[in-house]
Amino acid sequence: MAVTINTLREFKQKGEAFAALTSYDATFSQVVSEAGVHVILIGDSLGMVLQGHDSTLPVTMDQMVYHVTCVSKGNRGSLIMADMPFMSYGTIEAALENAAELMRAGAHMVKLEGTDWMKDTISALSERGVPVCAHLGLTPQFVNKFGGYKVQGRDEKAAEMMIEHACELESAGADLILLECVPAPLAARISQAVRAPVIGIGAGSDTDGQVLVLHDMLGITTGRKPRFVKNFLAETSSVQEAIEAYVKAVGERTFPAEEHTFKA
Ligand SMILES: Nc1nc(=O)c2c([nH]1)NC[C@@H]1CN(c3ccc(C(=O)N[C@@H](CCC(=O)O)C(=O)O)cc3)CN21
Ligand SMILES: CC(C)C(=O)C(=O)O
Ligand SMILES: [Mg+2]
Repeated sequence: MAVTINTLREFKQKGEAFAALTSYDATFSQVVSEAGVHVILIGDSLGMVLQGHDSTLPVTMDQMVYHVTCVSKGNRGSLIMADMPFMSYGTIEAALENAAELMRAGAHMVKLEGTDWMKDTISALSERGVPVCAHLGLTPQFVNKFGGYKVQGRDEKAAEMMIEHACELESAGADLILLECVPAPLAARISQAVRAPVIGIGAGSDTDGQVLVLHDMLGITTGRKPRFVKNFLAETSSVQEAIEAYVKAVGERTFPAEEHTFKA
């Protein structure tokens, strides 16, 4: 049975954790979906992982559409979520046009990075049939504003703001929330505050789902390895087994462990 946003809502209601992974091509997407991963993310991380850039900013809409098309061919029932690349949702008009392109290429939903300024954009997409994931916390498209890839929501004021933004974006129509690199207690509070399923990366084990970059969980991160990364291939003997081990560990909430988590 194909995974839909309803499936993810049921997971949240039951208190069961679901697994997401990035994938950028047809072969990995087939392996990932056959291993039981619920959500495949065509992340703009492909700008770093596939293209070798030092940020996600150079990624274009044409490139995202190409990778969504590839992933769509290999998919065997996972929910396909596509990142909207840097400045492709700078205006509502641009967001509608560009989201439509990603949906035509095979995406089931889109992900946007930002806070309360995205409310109207999310409403416009949602009202026209495009499910949206709102990405909060460390939003890599803001690396130049953040001055690096830094944990977000560490002080109480920033934490309160993030909770407020998550609630506002849910009210605007967001069907999922993604939290990247936030202290685990804050991610837990946000997961309880919203009805929408919350996916975490570097956000502790109390979110409704987890996501990682595929290459990272296969142990081929180049450069500095973020704290939240675990190499699942190290304990298994094939890519398939590694991905199955990841799905199992997320389901049992043994991943992420303390060592992968940012404290308050
Ligand atoms: N391979 C890969 N994996 C990712 O998870 C990823 C990408 N690429 N590219 C896009 C963004 C960039 N990401 C990053 C990159 C670095 C850190 C990092 O070094 N974090 C520090 C935290 C520093 C602090 O304490 O503030 C860490 O120790 O993990 C985190 C997320 C996540 N995304
Ligand atoms: C790290 C995840 C959440 C992402 O946005 C990406 O892969 O681009
Ligand atoms: Mg991304």
